[in-house]
Amino acid sequence: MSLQVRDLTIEIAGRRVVDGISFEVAGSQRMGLIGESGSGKSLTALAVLGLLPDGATAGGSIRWNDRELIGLPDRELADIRGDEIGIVFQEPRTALNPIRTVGRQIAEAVRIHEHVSRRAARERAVAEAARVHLPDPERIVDRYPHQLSGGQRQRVAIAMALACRPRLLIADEPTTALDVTIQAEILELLQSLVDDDGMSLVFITHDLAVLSKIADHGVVLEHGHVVESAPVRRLLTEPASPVTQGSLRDATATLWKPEGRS
Ligand SMILES: Nc1ncnc2c1ncn2[C@@H]1O[C@H](COP(=O)(O)OP(=O)(O)OP(=O)(O)O)[C@@H](O)[C@H]1O
Repeated sequence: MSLQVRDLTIEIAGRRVVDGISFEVAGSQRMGLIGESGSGKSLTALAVLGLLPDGATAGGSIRWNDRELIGLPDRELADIRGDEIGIVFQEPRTALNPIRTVGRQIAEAVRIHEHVSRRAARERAVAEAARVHLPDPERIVDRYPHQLSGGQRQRVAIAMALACRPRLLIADEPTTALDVTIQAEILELLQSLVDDDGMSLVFITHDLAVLSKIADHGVVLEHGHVVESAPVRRLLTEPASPVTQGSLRDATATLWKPEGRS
């Protein structure tokens, strides 16, 4: 699998908010997109999924396994979403439907893409709930999102995104809304799922400490531009751009010490 983003531009209401972003994600690579609020991280992810807001237009090229995604009809993009490329958003509460059981939501992509029966879908939901270490999977699939904790809801969102075994997972600040301890658990879970499956990852964050736990390469964005692209190790030890230097200062201000630094 490979994702190649070349000179991506995104305009909203005549304003260019993403201005010539390029990066590549190879098979099994864990890539991080890092930058301050408003730097264009989320819109870049949404462009890959063909989910830009109304009124936004994308230019340049996004190639997924040598297929151009910009301009692809929504039907074809919908086939790719959830099946080949999965997504997890920041706030599981808004990503989940409050009036559907979590089991139905976990199995939804399976039902759409693999056309399985209702019964098989339920069994699959239980298996997927177990895979993300939700407690008591047989019973939790019959519960509703509000009956779960925030961390459990994010596990449901991850199970939904991975149910069809996509080759690429895009995770947009998936731990930002969670407590620090839960954040660490979710990062660990994501890491083990990505490793087990050999899937590739695009992980979006504004936090270099978080990035260093999950990604091996980082692309740093500022005002819709790439200002630095380097192995995460190098971002931690020799940050070249002022943005990366600032992120490192912010991250270390929270008592976090990057590995490999004294
Ligand atoms: N629906 C929208 N309508 C108008 N402008 C938008 C819309 N979505 C994003 N923008 C603008 O595009 C720019 C990039 O937004 P984007 O959400 O990609 O940034 P981000 O780096 O993901 O920030 P955050 O970390 O806050 O989510 C910002 O200036 C933002 O205000």
